[in-house]
Formats: sequence, structure tokens, C-alpha cells
Amino acid sequence: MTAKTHTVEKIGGTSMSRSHELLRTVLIGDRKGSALYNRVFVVSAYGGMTDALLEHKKSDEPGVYALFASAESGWQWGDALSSVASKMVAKNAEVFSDPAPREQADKFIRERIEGVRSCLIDLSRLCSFGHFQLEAHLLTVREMLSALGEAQSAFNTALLLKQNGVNARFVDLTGWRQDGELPLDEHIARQFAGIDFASEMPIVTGYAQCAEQLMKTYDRGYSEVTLSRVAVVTGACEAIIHKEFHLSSADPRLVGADKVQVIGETNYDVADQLSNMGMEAIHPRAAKSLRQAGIPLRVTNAFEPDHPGTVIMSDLEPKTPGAEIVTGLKGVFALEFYDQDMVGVKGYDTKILEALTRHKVWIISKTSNANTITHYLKGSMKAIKRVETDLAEAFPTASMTLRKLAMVSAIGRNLRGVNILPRAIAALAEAGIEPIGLTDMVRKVDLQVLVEEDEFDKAVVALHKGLVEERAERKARADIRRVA
Ligand SMILES: Nc1ncnc2c1ncn2[C@@H]1O[C@H](COP(=O)(O)OP(=O)(O)O)[C@@H](O)[C@H]1O
Ligand SMILES: N[C@@H](CC(=O)OP(=O)(O)O)C(=O)O
Repeated sequence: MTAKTHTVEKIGGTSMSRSHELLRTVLIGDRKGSALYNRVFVVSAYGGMTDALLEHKKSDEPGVYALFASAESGWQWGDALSSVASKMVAKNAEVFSDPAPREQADKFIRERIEGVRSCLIDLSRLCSFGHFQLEAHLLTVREMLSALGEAQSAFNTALLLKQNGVNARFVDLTGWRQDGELPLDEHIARQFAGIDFASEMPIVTGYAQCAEQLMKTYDRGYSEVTLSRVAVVTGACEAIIHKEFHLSSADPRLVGADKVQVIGETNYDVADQLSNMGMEAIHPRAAKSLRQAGIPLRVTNAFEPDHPGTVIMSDLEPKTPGAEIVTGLKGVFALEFYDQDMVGVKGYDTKILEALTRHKVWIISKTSNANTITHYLKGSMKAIKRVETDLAEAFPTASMTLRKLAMVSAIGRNLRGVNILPRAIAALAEAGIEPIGLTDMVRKVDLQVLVEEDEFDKAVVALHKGLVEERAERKARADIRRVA
């Protein structure tokens, strides 16, 4: 490993799908000679591939893994794997117009897919015997399948760069046909030993096989964890996430590209809140590694390489208080647990949390009063129903209600002293929205609003207008007065 002058940069799936544009922007652009190097790229699978391999991230529509794991689907997973293979071959044809590299790319991915297929057939047969439990191997299956997505995109990108005169090197962290598993940091250190960052451009798989089991610990969005550990282990000076858009004050697709502002800078506290809302600004555990190692993170628009993007650092205090981002989630389950026997008794919370942990349900936030504890959750209906069943058994006198809602959150480094609550209520009222619930945290970094799912878009637009756009207008007016 060489001097600490390199950056480690991740390209997300949505952006990876636009390979040729990436060559003209972040991967090569107008860089020549040594300017190309001292950059390590960690790549995600092409958009939609992991969804097809596992399950759709947002809709939960089953992919190969979900079909393999469900007893009722029989051998359907085999057809699903064949359709992923066709999708991957179609992608190769899109990336490589020349037949020679295209054949190389097809051969590479076909071999991996068929390797995984025969492994799954054997496992399935073995488990039909009765002595071996499929359950015990499902996580490994999930890991094997997801690795295919990143193996393809990293292999192809290295090949494409080589064709374009860059000394790129495919760094395969997927553990394909390797014996044994190492802890993640050790695995990375070994794979990077001997790579000269000054003259080689490593193209690294966003999936990494390791003793900790990436999917078990971090699940979807794991490539940001790989990014952060590669940055820490190799001693990068900066970690960069290239996205399809600038990190903006709201989703440009929803509010309008002309209305949102690029976030110039923010801190890891805000980044945590964003990932909690599923915004994937950065995986929460990835942020932690970078924060602890003192490595700044930059989020940029992959297709606007000259724009500095957003810098995220630990103690970056805002110049002026106020909301920086309005974001949110649809499909949030509000699980209300009510028991009059709860008054003055401790231990209810612990039991509920145990059930939520057992069934791997993500907690976004919670509220409680004398006899009610409400958790706002993200997860499959099936998992949440299991939580309900467990709790009904443990607390026969309790009653529970489950409701599907949307949560919209206004987030900022410092929301103190800016009348965030009355402004938010006024903005929602003006749009004709009556919030179902509202939580204004004492710490003043976020304000959470619960609305009906079909009011989500309207609520984001209204809160962005009332809290971000109007704040910008007030600031502009104040600046004019100061100059005058
Ligand atoms: N505040 C926001 N700023 C930028 N993009 C956002 C924001 N909120 C939601 N998005 C959406 O995130 C999507 C891209 O997500 P991204 O994380 O870049 O995907 P990937 O990691 O797969 O490349 C875009 O389609 C955009 O509409
Ligand atoms: N491709 C994986 C890993 C990942 O991090 O993807 P993305 O960078 O596109 O969120 C997933 O979809 O979970």
C-alpha cells in the first residue's frame, strides 16, 4: 500500500447503469496520465440486478433468493436465475459494442451464474433429504447470489477502462472459489497488498465475502460498508459516493430540479437521520466507520464531475439554523401496542424490542405514553405480523393495531429557534394536509410528520416549500437589505 493520498469512491447502482457516461465523467473525463490514478472505485451492481437476484428493495417483489427461500415456489427460482442471466447478458451487450470484450464479459458471468446454480440445486436436493435444514444455509445463499451482481459490474468496468487505455485492475472481494473466510478488514488488506495506487486503478466489488457476513450484518446497501472499510483499511484521505443526483434539499424527481438546492455541507448527524429514513445518503454503519477514522465523506453527482457536491464531516456546525432536507418514507407500519396494565410497570418496551429484533424489523422511531407504545417500522408485513403474534402471546391483555402510513421528516444540523413546528403545521395546512401524528424532537435535528400514504408527495412538496424554499427566500431578502 502506498502514501495516504488516494480517495476511495463508490458508484451506486442507478449510476452504474449509465457506464458510458461514467467514462466521460468520474472514471476518465479529461484526466490524463497520473491524474487518473490514486483513485479506488467500489462499484454496486447495475441498477435492478440485486433486486432481481434477491428481492425488490422497495416493493419486496421476490427475486431468485426469495423464491429459493420460500417452500411454496418449488423450482421457480431456476427460471428466475435464468432470467437474471439474460438480463446480465443484455447489459453486457449494452456496455460492450465490440464482440471480443463482450464475449469475455458473457463468459465471466455465465460461469459464475452456472456455478451458483449447480450449488443451489445440490443444496436443494441435500435439504430435501431431511437431515439438513435449508434455513441454516439461507444466508450463505443470499450472499452467493448478491455477489453475482457486483462481480459483473466490477469485472465489466475494469475491462471497459482497460479498453480505454486505463491501467485498471479488477479487485474481486466476493471470495469466488476461495477457501475459508477472513474478517472483512483482513480480507481487504490481503486483496490490496501489492497494488500500486499511483499507477493502477482498482475496480472493487461492492460485495465482500467475510467472516462477519456482510448481508447478515448490514443487509442491502452493503456496498457503502465496503467503501468505508476499504477507505479505512487503505488509509484514504477522502471517501466519495457518486450518485445519480446531487444530494439535494428534497428528491428532485418529486419536488422539481429547479426548486431543490444542492446541500453544500452537512454533518454525520444529519447523514444518520437520512439513512434512518431509507434515504441511503450513506449506510448508517458506513458513516460510523468513516466518522471514527476522521475521514471526510463527499457525496457528488456522478454526471456533474466539476461540481464539488456535499461534504459530510463530524463537527460541521451550520452557519444558520434551519431545515436542510425534507425526505421521507412510504409504507411505514405504525404498530400501536396498548395495555392498561402497563401504567407504572417496566419491561414492556424490552419485550417489544426483543420481538422486533428477532424478526429483523427496522425501527424508524417510536413514541409512548402511560399505556401505549407505538413503533414506526419498516419491514415486510409478514415479519411484522410475526411480531404481533409473539406479543399477543406474551401479553394476553394487550391490544394491538397496525396501520400503514407515510413519514416525512425535515432534517437539519440545528433546528433550534426557527419556529420549525408552527411553520411546518402552517405549510401542511396550506396544502390541505392534516397530519396524523407529529414528533418534534428535543434534540432539534429532525421533525417527523405522519401522513396518509397517498398524501406523501404533497406533504414533501409542502414542507420543502414552507421550511426550505421560504427560508432561502428570507435569507436572500436579508442579504439584499444588508447590501442596501
Ligand atoms: N434529497 C435527495 N437528493 C437526491 N436524490 C434523492 C433525494 N431523495 C431521493 N432521491 C432519489 O434517490 C435516487 C437515487 O438514489 P441513489 O442512492 O443515487 O441510487 P444508487 O445508490 O442506486 O445510485 C434518485 O432517483 C432520486 O430521485
Ligand atoms: N447492489 C446492492 C448493494 C448496494 O449498495 O447497492 P446501491 O449502491 O445501488 O444502493 C443492493 O442493491 O443492495
